[in-house]
Amino acid sequence: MILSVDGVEFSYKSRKILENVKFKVNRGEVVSILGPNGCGKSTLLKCINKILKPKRGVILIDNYNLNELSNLEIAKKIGYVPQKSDGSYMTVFDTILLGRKPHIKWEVSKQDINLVNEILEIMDLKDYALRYTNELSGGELQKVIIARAIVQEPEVLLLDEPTNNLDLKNQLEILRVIRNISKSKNIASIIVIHDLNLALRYSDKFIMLKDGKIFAEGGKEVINPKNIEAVYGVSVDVKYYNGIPVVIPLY
Ligand SMILES: Nc1ncnc2c1ncn2[C@@H]1O[C@H](COP(=O)(O)OP(=O)(O)OP(=O)(O)O)[C@@H](O)[C@H]1O
Repeated sequence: MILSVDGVEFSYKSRKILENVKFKVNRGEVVSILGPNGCGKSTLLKCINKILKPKRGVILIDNYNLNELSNLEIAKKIGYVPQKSDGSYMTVFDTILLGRKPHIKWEVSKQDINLVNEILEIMDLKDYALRYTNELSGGELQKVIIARAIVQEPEVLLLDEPTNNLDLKNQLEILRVIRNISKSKNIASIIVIHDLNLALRYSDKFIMLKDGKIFAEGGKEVINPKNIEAVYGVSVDVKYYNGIPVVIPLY
């Protein structure tokens, strides 16, 4: 087990957002966090990344209490792709290289450069290496930010709606890259995602949040019409196509 979230409660001022959230994630697992707008998914990722501090509960990363880790130690263990990012007057190459910062002691090593070149190749970003990130489209920038989190070589990768801004091909490719990297490097990936069909295709486990509480948790079986109706208020059918479950809204 690489991540344990136990009894987490979080409030913005007096408004309770997360209540008794509890789950565990193993190395190499891809977990989707699902639930309607405003139910607390991004807040939960921010608590796991120590951007926000829960009022109650314990979060363990690799058996270390998050509260006892320094920012540098957290940066070595956790990669985070926020919901929105801005470009800057920095090239794609340098932006991705920044992901190596927690690991760089004195100067950039050959291995750091190799890792950046490798991810540029994997994510089909080679032609963009010398472009400035403030001159990229939303989808291109999103890919760069994901690449930066991957070269960080974290043990836990937190992704907040990583397929936002991406076209169909890039949605599939990015999730495939995230899944492959999770498996080959034994990284736990936790993805907040709205598209249930993409989640079903690329995740091992699912956590459904409703009103800041875990409503259901488990394998593909939790993405069923009864749970979807209860969480999203939408009637759906779930059919199998080539062995893959597909959620079909009924109106
Ligand atoms: N900084 C903040 N101050 C006060 N309330 C906030 C703040 N950030 C978020 N909230 C509120 O907390 C609740 C949960 O927000 P959160 O962003 O975690 O939801 P979410 O499930 O990620 O939503 P979405 O799917 O729309 O991205 C929402 O009602 C939101 O309005």
